[in-house]
Amino acid sequence: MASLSLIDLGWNDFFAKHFEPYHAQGWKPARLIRDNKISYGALLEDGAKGFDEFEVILSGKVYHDAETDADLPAVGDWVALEVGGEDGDNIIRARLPRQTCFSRKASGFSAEEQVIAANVNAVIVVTDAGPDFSLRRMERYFTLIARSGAKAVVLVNKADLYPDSQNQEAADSIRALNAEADVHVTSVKKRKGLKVLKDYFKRGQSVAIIGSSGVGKSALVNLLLGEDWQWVDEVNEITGKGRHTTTARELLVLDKGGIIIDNPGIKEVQMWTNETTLRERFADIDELARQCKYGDCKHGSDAGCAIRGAVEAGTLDAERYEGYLKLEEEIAKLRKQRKKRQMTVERRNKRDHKIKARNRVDREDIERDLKPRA
Ligand SMILES: Nc1nc2c(ncn2[C@@H]2O[C@H](COP(=O)(O)OP(=O)(O)OP(=O)(O)O)[C@@H](O)[C@H]2O)c(=O)[nH]1
Ligand SMILES: [Zn+2]
Repeated sequence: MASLSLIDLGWNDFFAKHFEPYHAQGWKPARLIRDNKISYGALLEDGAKGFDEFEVILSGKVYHDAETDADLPAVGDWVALEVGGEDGDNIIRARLPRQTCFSRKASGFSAEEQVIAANVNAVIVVTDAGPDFSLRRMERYFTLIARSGAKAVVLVNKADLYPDSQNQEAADSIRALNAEADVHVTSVKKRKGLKVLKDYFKRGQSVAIIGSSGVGKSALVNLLLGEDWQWVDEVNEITGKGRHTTTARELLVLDKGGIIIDNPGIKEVQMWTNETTLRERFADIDELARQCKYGDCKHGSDAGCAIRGAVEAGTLDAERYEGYLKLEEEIAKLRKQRKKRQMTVERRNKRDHKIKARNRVDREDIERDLKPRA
């Protein structure tokens, strides 16, 4: 990594300008590449070695100044770091303003925003012209991306499986949804149509890749990373400034330029979008349900069911009615999947944390109030 510079990592005039006041303090710019809840992984300059990953912690001030969770540093953020501060810790003294912010509103009743990744330049949605194709779901993705400020890019992938006309038609209807989006027909498998990716994976440009399971995201990432990719299994080497982490990075700098952001939050987007899209498809029937005679109507043989009434009157399609009855079941299934993923993530975080907490006192302090002793 010796050849990396701040610019390769996404640094630009905007961040430089906002960093100026911190420069005088002797603090260093660093980019967060992993969120371990209690600590973060950050890339920062490491003397002769160029850039390397270090464990960093939040200062009490940054923690307390955050009015909402969304204000807290997230993967992709640039921060001002005090290197080797108190007890030798690397301490985040400030988070620089964000140029873009890819986030979602947390599920449930909370309107709280959950930041998935900061300073993402482009979000690539991978889909296909076959079973994955859904304009409604695409609309959801577009809403998220538009709010983030990142460029929306869609790959209609697996083009090798469908007739050209079908791929083009899918691409055109996606373009019709969003004139701002770049829509490309690709085949990762046959390496077709991928040259366009050069426009997004430029030096210092951060890209997130989202989309349903099985559309080819991993295949694409593997292709971009190339065969001789070496970052992921580094040794657990102890240096004077902090410890290296051993798990996969969530922010990957490509040899050819460009940065892939791939973290658990990004996988969550897909689940969340699926659920929302599913619900949305039946919004009209939800509306009807309010007119059912009984509040706990199961919309089966219940008396005074407005939904069944509509089916009988011919104003509601019987198939959609059945789909609606299965909706809750399907959502429960989605939630179960999500929960499983969440548990994997939590387990990983716990393990990371165990490895990395410097000693028991630190760990107890941090766990008690999520606030480092700085
Ligand atoms: N025919 C065809 N198959 C493809 C193409 N791209 C990917 N695949 C295949 O589709 C399957 C799923 O691809 P993945 O890359 O694992 O899908 P993913 O989006 O990462 O899925 P998750 O990890 O579950 O989110 C694999 O067998 C790929 O080889 C393509 O362009 N054409
Ligand atoms: Zn009913």
